Amino acid sequence: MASSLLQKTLFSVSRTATRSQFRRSTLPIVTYSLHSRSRLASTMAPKLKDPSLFKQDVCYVNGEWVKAKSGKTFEVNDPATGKLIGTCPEFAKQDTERAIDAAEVAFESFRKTTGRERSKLLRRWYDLMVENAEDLATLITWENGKPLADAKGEVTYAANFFEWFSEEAPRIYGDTIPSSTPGNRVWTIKEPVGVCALITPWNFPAAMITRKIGPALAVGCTVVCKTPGETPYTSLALAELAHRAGVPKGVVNFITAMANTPEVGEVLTTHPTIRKVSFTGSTPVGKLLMKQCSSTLKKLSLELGGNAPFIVFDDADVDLAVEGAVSSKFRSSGQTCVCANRIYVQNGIYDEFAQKFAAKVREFTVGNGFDKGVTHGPLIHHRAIGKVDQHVRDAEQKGAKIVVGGHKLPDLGPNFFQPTVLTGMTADMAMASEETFGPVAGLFPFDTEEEVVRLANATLVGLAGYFFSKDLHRVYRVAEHLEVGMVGVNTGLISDPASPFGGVKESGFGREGSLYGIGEYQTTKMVTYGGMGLPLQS
Ligand SMILES: NC(=O)c1ccc[n+]([C@@H]2O[C@H](COP(=O)([O-])OP(=O)(O)OC[C@H]3O[C@@H](n4cnc5c(N)ncnc54)[C@H](O)[C@@H]3O)[C@@H](O)[C@H]2O)c1
Ligand SMILES: O=CCCC(=O)O
Repeated sequence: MASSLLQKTLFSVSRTATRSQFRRSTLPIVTYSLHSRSRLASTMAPKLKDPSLFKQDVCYVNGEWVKAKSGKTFEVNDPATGKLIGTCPEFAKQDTERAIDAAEVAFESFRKTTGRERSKLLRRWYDLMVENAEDLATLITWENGKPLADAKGEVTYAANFFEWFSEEAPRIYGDTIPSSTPGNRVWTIKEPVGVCALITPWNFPAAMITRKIGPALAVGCTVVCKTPGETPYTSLALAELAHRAGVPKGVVNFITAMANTPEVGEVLTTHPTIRKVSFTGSTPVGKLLMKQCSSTLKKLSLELGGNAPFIVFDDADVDLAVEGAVSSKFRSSGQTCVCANRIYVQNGIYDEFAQKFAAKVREFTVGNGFDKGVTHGPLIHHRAIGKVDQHVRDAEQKGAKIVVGGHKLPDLGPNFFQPTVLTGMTADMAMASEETFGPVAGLFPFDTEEEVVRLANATLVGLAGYFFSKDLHRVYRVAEHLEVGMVGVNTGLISDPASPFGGVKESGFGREGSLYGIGEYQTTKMVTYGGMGLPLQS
């Protein structure tokens, strides 16, 4: 899908939000400093067109639906209503080993398939995701809380990783290398690394999984995917679609755990059969997994937390910068790793930017993601609410001004927080150095380019960074000086299956998506063929 179309589907809600203020102003509204919907009929369980996509109490191992050996399960709750969605198997060590064994057996034959065969499998899986997009989106909204339009955007984004890597699968080339020794011939073979463990977070219940499985399968790896306890049902629906697509048994295995997560994680990171671990999640967990992987020296990709600077220079197009900040900061209610976390605005346009930005945020409507007109759903759980509230209180106490929002929305449910705008932010506030992962935008004033680049880089992490400027020299300079893995210039939207996604510093290493995503699942074997003699004499 062309990137502009992709971005439209990914971020449709923010755009609708800015267009439909008048229409929404006629809806029943509980008035805060912005719109919030009262509890509506959406507390009823949603219906799927194909109910067989909702898999309860089972995981997908070796092509079969299985329970945990212990029979234990854990509960999954709707973050918007707090109601029980269902239960899922609490996998433990033995269950996990069984999945690894299945992937090991499957690897022996799957590695020998052609790129074209693997391409067709991924393409069939992609087609099934597109056919079942509505149900997948329903599951995402139900267990993650994001508004349905955002969930549909995520399904498109997620499916596009399968499309992209289905196109890469038949085009995996090695190299021929001119040798330093006369008579030697040297070439490389790209081989699948082996059985991979994939561990993903709840904020993109579909896309974080397909971004890993796509390249893994494209090159001939088999996988055990440990999905997040908060959002397991989307992944289990993906497993069902893999089954229907004809993915051979054992090639993809989906396992779930909540209380046993550390136990399962330890098996996945220490088992000698696992040759690669790809993890997306927080930096502390990433560090733990890396330590555990060291015992067997696994190949690793770590996509970890961010603290994205978003810089608006005096010479920027202010309206464009406001639009970019809204979509970067408030996508998934601020719960994405590439969300703007520190918004730096140069003093010459600070007031204008703050006023226009706050006006856009006041247009949001908070509520249950299934309700019409809702632009922003709940956060994932009470811990997320606690962190957001603590960051706002900390900033307020240290002198920031709350311009929009600033408070929990208990009338909607325990996991709702008002989209919030703070001005007068300073470097001593928690938001300057910690990822908020919630719907709070703090505006930091600055004077010079040198100062803001220093501030932007004054963090241990480096995932995404954004800036707005019309000065081409500055564009090159600042893009080259930001210590991040991804830069958005004059845009707040950078995610695209065709672009390499990943960070530097404590945001991890490795790249997902794009041509570079393929290499993460391969090893390069070098072959030297000696004694070839000298070239033909004429
Ligand atoms: N860089 C990226 O691409 C990216 C993408 C999404 C989220 N994130 C980051 O993830 C964080 C939010 O997600 P989260 O709260 O779910 O993170 P988290 O690290 O708590 O959890 C992520 C996943 O790891 C699992 N996990 C937790 N402890 C584990 C252990 N000991 N062994 C094995 N697995 C374990 C969880 O069950 C979940 O599946 C944020 O910091 C965000 O920036 C990064
Ligand atoms: O949250 C992290 C991933 C978000 C994205 O892929 O744009």
